[in-house]
Amino acid sequence: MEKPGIVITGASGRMGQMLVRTVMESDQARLVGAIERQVSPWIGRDLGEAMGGAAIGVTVTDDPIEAIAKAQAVIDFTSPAATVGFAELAAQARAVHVIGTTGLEPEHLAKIKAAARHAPIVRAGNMSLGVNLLVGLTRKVAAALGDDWDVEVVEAHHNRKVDAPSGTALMLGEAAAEGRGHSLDDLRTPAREGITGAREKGTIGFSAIRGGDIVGEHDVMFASAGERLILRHVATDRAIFARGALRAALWGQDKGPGEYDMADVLGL
Ligand SMILES: NC(=O)C1=CN([C@@H]2O[C@H](COP(=O)(O)OP(=O)(O)OC[C@H]3O[C@@H](n4cnc5c(N)ncnc54)[C@H](OP(=O)(O)O)[C@@H]3O)[C@@H](O)[C@H]2O)C=CC1
Ligand SMILES: O=C(O)C1=N[C@H](C(=O)O)C[C@H](O)C1
Repeated sequence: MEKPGIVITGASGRMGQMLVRTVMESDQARLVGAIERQVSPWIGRDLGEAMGGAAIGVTVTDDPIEAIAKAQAVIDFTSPAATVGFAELAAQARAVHVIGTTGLEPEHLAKIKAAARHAPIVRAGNMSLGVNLLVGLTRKVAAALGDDWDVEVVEAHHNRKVDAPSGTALMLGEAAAEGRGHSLDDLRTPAREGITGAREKGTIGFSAIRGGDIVGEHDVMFASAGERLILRHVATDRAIFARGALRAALWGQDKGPGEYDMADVLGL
């Protein structure tokens, strides 16, 4: 059987370039397309050369319809508005859409849900094995500890990140809320500034640090009178996200339409 053809969106981005390298190194997939915005200086160039290496025979395009039509999977780490458009095109092509994009609002999620009626979509705010294990641990610890243990999710990222809290922080917050038998919407504290008043019992708070080239660090802190328990994940290399995304693209090849996440892919 032919190896699945993969299209990478936002190919010049931090994750885009990492994904290109990961797919090129894989013996299980073929890179068949690379999409960028019309304004990108990479448009019309050979992708390998644009990345500073040898030609690889893939020309960067701003025409997603043509690129996605020949793909079995689209790996997409771009922006919420772009991702919604790619979801529609991937659904039309019946290609697996792997979504790493974060900062998605309810209106984006509704459109992704609609697209998933036609093809498989794997979406996760973090595609690494470590974070997806941490999600399960967080759910268990939150279930074991009562609501006299305050939960804070503290995340740190590079200074180019545009959304907060991070997608990972929200996954961890959701897991803590689930462990307590609620949804995060029920328990989430508003961002703190000024005279905030004392903390409401049972709530889940978020703090975001932005600086330098931090790849991604997440602490889930359970704080009680006299003791604290901290679960931590530290990413030092974006390759962990790219490997997870490629694994999801391959996993999705024999799946029917629907929304999936990395717990499905990893069998967690
Ligand atoms: N789920 C996970 O495991 C991970 C998720 N992420 C998420 O992935 C996303 C991207 O992160 P990162 O790579 O650091 O960001 P970058 O800004 O480096 O890359 C995004 C790329 O997408 C391009 N892009 C934006 N809109 C379009 C469009 N309409 N068509 C084609 N290309 C487009 C951008 O182009 P331009 O520069 O011209 O805007 C840019 O090249 C973020 O939401 C981030 O949070 C990141 C790491 C891991
Ligand atoms: O923007 C990033 O860089 C990252 N984004 C994801 C998130 O929002 O959690 C995953 C990872 O932490 C890196």
